[in-house]
Amino acid sequence: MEEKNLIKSKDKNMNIVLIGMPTAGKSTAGVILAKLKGFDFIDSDLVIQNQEDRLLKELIEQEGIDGFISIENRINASLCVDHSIIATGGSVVYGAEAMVHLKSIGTIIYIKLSYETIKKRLGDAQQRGVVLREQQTLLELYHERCPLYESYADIIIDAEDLGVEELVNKIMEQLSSI
Ligand SMILES: Nc1ncnc2c1ncn2[C@@H]1O[C@H](COP(=O)(O)OP(=O)(O)OP(=O)(O)O)[C@@H](O)[C@H]1O
Ligand SMILES: O=C(O)C1=C[C@@H](O)[C@@H](O)[C@H](O)C1
Ligand SMILES: [Mg+2]
Repeated sequence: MEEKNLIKSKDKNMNIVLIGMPTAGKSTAGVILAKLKGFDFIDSDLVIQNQEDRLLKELIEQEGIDGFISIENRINASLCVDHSIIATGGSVVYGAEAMVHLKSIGTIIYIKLSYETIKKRLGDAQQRGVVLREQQTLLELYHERCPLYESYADIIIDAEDLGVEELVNKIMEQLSSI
């Protein structure tokens, strides 16, 4: 799979923003990265739950997909943090304001996995609260999102066949080269 590292300066390095499909490992790897770098760890999903005082699943059920995306966009667009690893939710890339903001406060790393691996890890997407429209298949969702993740990424990490520690090491390697 293609990898990319387009960062030209270290100026944006005050936060690291992890994006990618649900189950890509953003939260799992993010917390380990935070320990290794001495950064704070922020999980956007938990910030959303906290600010809205509802579970993600309830938010999606009650507000609908567009309502959830709009809440997710607003909350991510107002994140005010420094020296943090930010694990985003998989649907964050539908929020243009959120992505412009996250890009302005950090280096965006896309954790890329094949459709097959995501499908295997995910199990029942609906049950996990994935933003999947009626009649839309997981494969369609994957193809809809991949170009968005790629377009916002400063660094793309091919995470196929990597365990969590290997993924974290690969991210650390890429970060040390920018
Ligand atoms: N490198 C990996 N190898 C195998 N399993 C993994 C790996 N990374 C994460 N997992 C498993 O995949 C599941 C989802 O991981 P995680 O919650 O970190 O994903 P996420 O990217 O944060 O997803 P979401 O967008 O839903 O928040 C967990 O059960 C985790 O143990
Ligand atoms: O990828 C998705 O559609 C989602 C992933 C989760 O992290 C949550 O942000 C929410 O459940 C939607
Ligand atoms: Mg997560």
